[in-house]
Amino acid sequence: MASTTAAAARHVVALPYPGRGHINPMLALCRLLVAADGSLTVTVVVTEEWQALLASVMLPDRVRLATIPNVTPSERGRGADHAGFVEAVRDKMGEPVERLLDRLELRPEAVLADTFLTWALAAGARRGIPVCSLWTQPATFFLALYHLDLWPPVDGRDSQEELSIKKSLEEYVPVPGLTSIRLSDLKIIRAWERKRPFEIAVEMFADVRKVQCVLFTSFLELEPSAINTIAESLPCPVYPIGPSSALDGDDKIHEEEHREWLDAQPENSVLYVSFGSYIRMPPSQLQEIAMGLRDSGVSFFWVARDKAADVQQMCGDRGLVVPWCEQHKVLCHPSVGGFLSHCGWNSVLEAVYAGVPLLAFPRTWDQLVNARMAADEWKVGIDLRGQKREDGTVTVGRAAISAAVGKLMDSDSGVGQEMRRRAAGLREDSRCAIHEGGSSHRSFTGFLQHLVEGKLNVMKTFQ
Ligand SMILES: O=c1ccn([C@@H]2O[C@H](COP(=O)(O)OP(=O)(O)O[C@H]3O[C@H](CO)[C@@H](O)[C@H](O)[C@H]3O)[C@@H](O)[C@H]2O)c(=O)[nH]1
Repeated sequence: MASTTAAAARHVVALPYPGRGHINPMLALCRLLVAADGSLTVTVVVTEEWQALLASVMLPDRVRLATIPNVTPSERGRGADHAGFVEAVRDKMGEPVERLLDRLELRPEAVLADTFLTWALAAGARRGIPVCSLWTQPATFFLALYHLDLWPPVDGRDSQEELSIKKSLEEYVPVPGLTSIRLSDLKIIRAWERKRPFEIAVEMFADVRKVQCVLFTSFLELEPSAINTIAESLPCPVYPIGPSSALDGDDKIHEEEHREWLDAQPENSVLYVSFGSYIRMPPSQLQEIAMGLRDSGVSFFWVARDKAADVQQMCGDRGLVVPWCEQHKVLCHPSVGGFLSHCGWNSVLEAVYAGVPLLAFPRTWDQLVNARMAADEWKVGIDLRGQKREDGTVTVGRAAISAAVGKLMDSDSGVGQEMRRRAAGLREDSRCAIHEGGSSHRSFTGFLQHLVEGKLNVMKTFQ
């Protein structure tokens, strides 16, 4: 993005939610900001644990980490008690962050806060600092949550009601601007009603009406209907600036073992497998996936985190199983032709940027919506959810997995060819969006102007 130089030293504080899927896009935004504005320094506030986890990440000089104590449960094992983690972020992070804000030498002119940090708006307002929000999930899911009031009930109790609910679950969600989302995609969230994550979502969307602007990691061409509807509905500007994890000119995979293994595979022949940074697959499901991959005969590159040794043992030597990799670079390697994914939004955007079709295995929250869009709207994937029994909890069996892998990776079949053609189209759209003159580039420039010209104000309700 274009570089502008302003006279005075300027400072912004970034507050990412403490999870990989949120920190990565916040760091990407910080990189963009300092590259575009030579006078700007960004302080990114993370826990001490996250400072250590980010030790190997290269950051520009003017993006600096500042720490608060480890007030949330450890990132290792976060998936074991997600609700407890969400609650700790809600209740324990605000105070140490506020103390840190008071200690900063250079007063920040704005705070960029993850939308999930419900205490950030009041923290900024108490100090007269404007707050901008970063939403790291799809605009479509944002729009669905913004209109929680329009969702019909879907968790009935008596059998008569359940019958009509089952029938209606495949109906579209009645929120203007949503195109392909069915009630079944949001059922899991409805089921959390009166539970903490749902209450926090309600709080979050009350606050989002009061921030200075909302940045999205999506791009206009990917979700035009949702983004345009949000822009018309919110009282503040909306800036879709993604995809933001572009490779910064360095697309070399640094881990030698990974690079050499991928280099030795034929073009489009490898299925990349990853279920994100913390979600746990039940052992029985892992076993079925491993057997399904083995039976498919397709080569795979599987990121299995702390289960890497077990998984490697389960599925033999047809694939490479590793604890972690440089995902966005691996996806862009020519030998990768498909992605078996839980459909976290960063993974979906990285697949879109790489032009790789998805085998969607959504587990929770926005992932069901993301899988729906990939399979039904953009038609760049197969949704494995269709293989589950109706209660949604039953393990997807090896035969279904093997058949879906075969279908996705068969580039000679009509289905495989069409998905690849569409994925290539989205790849082009995503690259055009971030190049000079593209929709995300223009949007980012607009945000920067908003920042540089000091157009940010603190909400009157908090003054
Ligand atoms: O070996 C790996 C595996 C993952 N990643 C990166 O880790 C991030 C993972 O993010 P995502 O795909 O979004 O998955 P989660 O970590 O599960 O993300 C959480 O946060 C997302 C953004 O808010 C939500 O969309 C998800 O539902 C939620 O689970 C991506 O940037 C990946 O490139 C790596 O770099 N190396």
